[in-house]
Amino acid sequence: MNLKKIAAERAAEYIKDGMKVGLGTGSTAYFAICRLGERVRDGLQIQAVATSEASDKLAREWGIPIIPFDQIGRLDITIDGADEVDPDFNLIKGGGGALLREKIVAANSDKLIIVADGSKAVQQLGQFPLPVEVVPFASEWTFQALENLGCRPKWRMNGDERYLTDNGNLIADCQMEAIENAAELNVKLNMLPGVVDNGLFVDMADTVILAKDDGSIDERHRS
Ligand SMILES: O=C[C@H](O)[C@H](O)[C@H](O)COP(=O)(O)O
Repeated sequence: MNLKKIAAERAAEYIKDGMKVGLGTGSTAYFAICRLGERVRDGLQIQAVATSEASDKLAREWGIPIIPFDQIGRLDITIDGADEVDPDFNLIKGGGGALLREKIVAANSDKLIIVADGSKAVQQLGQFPLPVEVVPFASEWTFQALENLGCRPKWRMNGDERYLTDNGNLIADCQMEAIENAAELNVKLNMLPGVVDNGLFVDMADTVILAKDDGSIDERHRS
């Protein structure tokens, strides 16, 4: 039983003819894109933007019409994965390095649907290292500023090289352990010069679809 596929395919049912759709990134969003691709082959009419080069490529392979972000206008729904989801619908995202485009696309969407297997549900965010996207200029200075904030950063690596995002930036993964106040930390991090954005998504998710171990779906809507 593939729990990611179950959650992602449930979310794909929300997409209707004529909608403008944001396509997330990662191993769960992958299944949503494939399901939408099947439906496009069966005649579903949508326009989409992707949150990463990988999702852009996958969507194009399925024949999903991809429109440049600055031309598509407001999106109806974005379907994306998450690394952690708390009971207040706050998220950690960016395990796949796509957090910046994901946050921009989510901010431009009427509805953000998060899909995941049940293991992503946590009582408190922070066990998963929080990704922070950092510009290469003065990166050691920014790294030090993250250390001074108590974030315990570690550069993400790609073999011997530092990992680079689709935007040409670095990722510092911050081992926070327990994030007491996600809203406050989100602002503090984004106020540091050199930080482009971070993987905390606060008050952004509208619906969370979790597939549980027995294959049943736990679907929650933020009021
Ligand atoms: O940068 C990647 C994204 O935020 C992903 O949506 C997130 O890491 C979850 O990925 P997955 O569905 O592969 O666990």
